Amino acid sequence: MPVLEAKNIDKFFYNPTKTQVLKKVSFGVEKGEFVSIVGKSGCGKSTLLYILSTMDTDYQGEMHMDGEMISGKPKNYLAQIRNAKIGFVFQFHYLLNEFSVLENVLIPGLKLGIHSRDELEHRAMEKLKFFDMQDHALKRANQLSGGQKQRVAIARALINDPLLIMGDEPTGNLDKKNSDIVFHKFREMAQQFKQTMLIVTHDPEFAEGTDRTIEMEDGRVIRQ
Ligand SMILES: Nc1ncnc2c1ncn2[C@@H]1O[C@H](COP(=O)(O)OP(=O)(O)OP(=O)(O)O)[C@@H](O)[C@H]1O
Repeated sequence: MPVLEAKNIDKFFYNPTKTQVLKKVSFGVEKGEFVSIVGKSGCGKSTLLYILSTMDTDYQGEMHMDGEMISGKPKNYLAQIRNAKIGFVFQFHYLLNEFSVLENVLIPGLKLGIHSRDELEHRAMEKLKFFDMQDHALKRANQLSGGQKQRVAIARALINDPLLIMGDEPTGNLDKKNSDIVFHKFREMAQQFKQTMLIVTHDPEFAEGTDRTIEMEDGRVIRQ
């Protein structure tokens, strides 16, 4: 059973004229797969990710997550699914500078409200250790370098042990050295934890290192 399945997704934008930006997009992501999505600028990658992440509900077609049909479900229910099942990594880290590194990693866990603070602190420290950031736990987020911030952002995405990690250009704002470090951590997550991941990237080396690449062109999947 796929972790995520998209069936015939169509998406239209209406400004200024009606334009179809996703055309019958269908694919699945199996448990433990590390999948990249590539394609030229404007082909619809971010639009697709926004739908797959349950944030955009204005589309036609069907989306299944963890065996459950989630298209047409109410927004508050989708928000619960998102918090419990998806970890997000963006091009920009969106850490809260006024909080410590540890607190930043804890926040999605506290929001979900399933585990105690002690348990979450323990988990957060384990995640930070995986990213070699444990010695920075009590620093404020704005005291870190760009590469360090992105590693903390990925640790934060893992705090609730998500079914699926989704990323939009997670190495897009990093130099080559930091981009390589982050990529190797993604590979380790795939190998050591069998973490299921779906990552939009412009970086051909990143895409090459994933298990499978979905290529898009003009709103369609042309290879998967
Ligand atoms: N809110 C919107 N209203 C109208 N058109 C939009 C809107 N958002 C995106 N588009 C259009 O939809 C198409 C797909 O955009 P999208 O951002 O998904 O592409 P992308 O492949 O992620 O591009 P990039 O690689 O540059 O991030 C583009 O033609 C874009 O101009």
